Amino acid sequence: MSSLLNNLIVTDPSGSSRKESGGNLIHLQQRPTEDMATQGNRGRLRALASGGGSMCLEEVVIGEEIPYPYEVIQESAEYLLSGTRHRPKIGVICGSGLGGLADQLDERDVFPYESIPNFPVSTVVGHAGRMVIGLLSGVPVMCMQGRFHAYEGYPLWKCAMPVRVMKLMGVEQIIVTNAAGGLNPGFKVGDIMIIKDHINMQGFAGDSPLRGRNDERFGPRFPAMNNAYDKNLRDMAKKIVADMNLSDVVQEGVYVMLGGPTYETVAELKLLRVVGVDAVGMSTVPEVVVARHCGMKVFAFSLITNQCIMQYDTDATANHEEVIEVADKRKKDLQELACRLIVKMAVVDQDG
Ligand SMILES: O=P(O)(O)O[C@H]1O[C@H](CO)[C@@H](O)[C@H]1O
Ligand code: HPA
Repeated sequence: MSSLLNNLIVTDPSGSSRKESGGNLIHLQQRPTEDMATQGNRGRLRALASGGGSMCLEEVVIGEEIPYPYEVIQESAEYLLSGTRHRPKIGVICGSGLGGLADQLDERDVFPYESIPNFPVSTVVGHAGRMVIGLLSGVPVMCMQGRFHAYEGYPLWKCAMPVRVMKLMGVEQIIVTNAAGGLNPGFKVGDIMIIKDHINMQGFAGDSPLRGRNDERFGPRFPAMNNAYDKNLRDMAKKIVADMNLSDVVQEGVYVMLGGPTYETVAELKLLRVVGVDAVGMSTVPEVVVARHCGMKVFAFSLITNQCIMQYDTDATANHEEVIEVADKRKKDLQELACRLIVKMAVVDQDG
């Protein structure tokens, strides 16, 4: 096989071809086109290899789906803007079982994901799969009632593409919510963890929603992530939970996203605890990375829906039914927290 790869033509996501090693450039079978991205096709990057001058040809798939270019994101944004009179500057992504906030919006316009050009669709229980745009206590907000996860088969850039759509619609601040397993032994089921930092496991492994050619219209090639979770918004939220008498169930901590869909083994959880993880989930990080890349302020929280199981001698198991059930029990408090925070965010935004 390696001799077959002597002459390799590679097409990168910018559409340019290059010769990977010595030999004759023979024939480029397929270039990824904008059309392919627009249609959401698997934009396979292909290469042809020939072995030592013979005409033995081999097709090698070397890439993944190509991230949507700016114009495709713009098309989704324009579609939504043309379907609503609201002009939200605040976006919300609702985690598993936490979509009820969207139902609280007044004068709302509802867009099933299937109806939005270029949008993925939700496939997970507890994620309705609708964009809801309306007023929350008079503040224009757009709410994702359901998100996209890597384990559904979406590349990370696609999990996070709605954040770019929000950006092009004028959103400047985002609230990201999720259900997560509590790894910190001090956490109880039903606690709310304000996220102060994350560990980007996929990033460690070389994947990122920002992988591929960078478009400066979205943000810089190398965005900083040390202050991803806005300190002022976290302080604001802490005051709100104190006013709501919820301080004893509110924590602050570090979230990690794993690829899922398996819940973690005991050994994996022990490892994560050693490196300082407080809550474990399968989402959020790609959305936050993309939001920070395009300059949005981020506030995020996890609802601790289950305790991570760290013992070998138990029959208990993590399960999604429990996740949804706990989310349902806590939804009123979470909606009120989000609502109060949104009102304050809007005031701060107005005051500059
Ligand atoms: O992160 P959200 O979407 O809230 O959902 C969490 O709950 C599901 C597992 O029960 C996973 O999708 C995990 O990421
Ligand atoms: N692990 C990973 N993701 C989760 C969990 C968990 O325990 N609970 C909810 N989402």
